[in-house]
Amino acid sequence: MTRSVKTMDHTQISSEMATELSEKKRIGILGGTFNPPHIAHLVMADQVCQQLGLDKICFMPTYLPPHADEKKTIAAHHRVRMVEEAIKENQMFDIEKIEIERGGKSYTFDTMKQLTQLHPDTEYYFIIGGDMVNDLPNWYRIDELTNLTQFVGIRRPGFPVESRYPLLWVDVPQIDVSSTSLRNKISRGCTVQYLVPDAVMQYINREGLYKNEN
Ligand SMILES: Nc1ncnc2c1ncn2[C@@H]1O[C@H](COP(=O)(O)OP(=O)(O)OP(=O)(O)O)[C@@H](O)[C@H]1O
Ligand SMILES: O=C(O)c1ccc[n+]([C@@H]2O[C@H](COP(=O)([O-])O)[C@@H](O)[C@H]2O)c1
Repeated sequence: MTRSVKTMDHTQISSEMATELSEKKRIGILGGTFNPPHIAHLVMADQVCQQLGLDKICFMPTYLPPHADEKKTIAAHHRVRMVEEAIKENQMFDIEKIEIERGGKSYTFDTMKQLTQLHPDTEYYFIIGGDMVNDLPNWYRIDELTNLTQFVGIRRPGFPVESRYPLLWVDVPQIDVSSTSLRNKISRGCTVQYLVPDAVMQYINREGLYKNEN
């Protein structure tokens, strides 16, 4: 059965592509450091899931972010626990721990190669914020990666919506929250209530995370 997939005002998947896709499981992957996970992650995952009619969204924490030199992160087990807390109330959300289990630098090409080999019945949609799109040319084996997964771009305030790579752009209410801003707030003793799910805030408080940064 041909499925009509309307993604946003001006992007539409062709009916041939939709037919082919509808025969496979369709899973969105939201890769991230999740240091910590916040409401913008949840909103973008939910919107992409609903707008593209995906079967589920897997939140995929990195073990070591590929640009680790530039990005200090707390231990992976804390980030995994926070993601689990953040997604626990949504049945369409799941966690993919393949990068945590593999260890080392979490290059997306390695991950998607592994996932597509393990699950040939699945079509993957790799979700990225608009802030990452400009950086795609620097990703490890990016040309091959675009053959393994369909990238989905999310508009983010202040970032362009163009790329030389094939992206599906999805309109999501823009939420100007980042993990960096939350870490800064917590280290200054400011509240992050409503910016992260309650369960994540409780975990951060219980474990005393981000208090001594900067
Ligand atoms: N407010 C946002 N709007 C749109 N996309 C976002 C937003 N916050 C994060 N993303 C996207 O979510 C994915 C995972 O992000 P990540 O875990 O690095 O969070 P972050 O808030 O960007 O973190 P940091 O501030 O530490 O860089 C990335 O593709 C990122 O671009
Ligand atoms: O593979 C790469 O070269 C690459 C470079 C930058 C980012 N990524 C992936 O993009 C996702 C978001 O990264 P980050 O650093 O914003 O958390 C995460 O899954 C990273 O592994 C991947």
